[in-house]
Amino acid sequence: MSVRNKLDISAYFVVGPENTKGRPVVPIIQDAVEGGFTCLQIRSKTVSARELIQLTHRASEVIAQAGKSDTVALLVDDRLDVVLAARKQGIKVDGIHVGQSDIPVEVCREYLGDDSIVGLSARTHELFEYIKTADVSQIDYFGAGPLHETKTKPDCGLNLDGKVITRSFDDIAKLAKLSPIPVVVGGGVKLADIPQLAETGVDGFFVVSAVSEADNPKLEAAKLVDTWKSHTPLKR
Ligand SMILES: Cc1ncc(COP(=O)(O)OP(=O)(O)O)c(N)n1
Ligand SMILES: Cc1ncsc1CCOP(=O)(O)O
Ligand SMILES: [Mg+2]
Repeated sequence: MSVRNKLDISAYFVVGPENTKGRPVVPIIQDAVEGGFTCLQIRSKTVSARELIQLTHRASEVIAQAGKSDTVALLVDDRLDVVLAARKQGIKVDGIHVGQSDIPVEVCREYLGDDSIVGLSARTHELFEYIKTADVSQIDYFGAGPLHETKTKPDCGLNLDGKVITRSFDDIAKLAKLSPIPVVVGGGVKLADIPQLAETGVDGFFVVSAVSEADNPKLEAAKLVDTWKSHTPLKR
């Protein structure tokens, strides 16, 4: 059975070499996986395709060594070419995450096949109407946010008027109700946000810096995951 069929986006770590304060990224990925994160996305806007393939390879090995290849999904941000090249080399990559101006989801689905996960960032403009009416036939989940402005991705939540729109917990609860597919929320999410975020009924949280910039990434990862679990008893 592919990971797509049991996709768990409850604790979703997004990371690339530019997010780790100069530290090697693979040990931090290992910390997140051992800390209980259920989904991993390799995202870099700076490294080459070859480096992304290599990092994806190392991440798949970390997941395999933890015995979690059947449960922890490995995705790549933006780069359909990287996913295809990695697979060609025999690397287990479970899917892709794309945004509104990236490769269309239909193309991702066509090239990656039905066993793959395709995630899509929800639009900022008229988000609620969009979430309610968008064609979700090719995708597995929506990424939405930001909860807070974030220096990791300053353009997250940028509206047509050039201003960043952040989402309240009430907005997120509304999104969770309206969406026909699972929703994962990120953008400035820190440990202190997790209890209220979990109570919105959304399917998961995603973070970069809360783990990648932590002094002790493994401890922080475990705290995030445990706090989420303790506030979502029905979904455990
Ligand atoms: C889980 C998740 N949600 C949203 C995003 C943002 O994707 P995108 O809008 O394509 O922006 P970039 O990440 O490519 O800058 C994400 N990566 N992951
Ligand atoms: C990749 C991404 N997509 C939307 S916000 C974001 C970055 C979130 O980073 P952080 O958790 O450090 O605020
Ligand atoms: Mg993108």
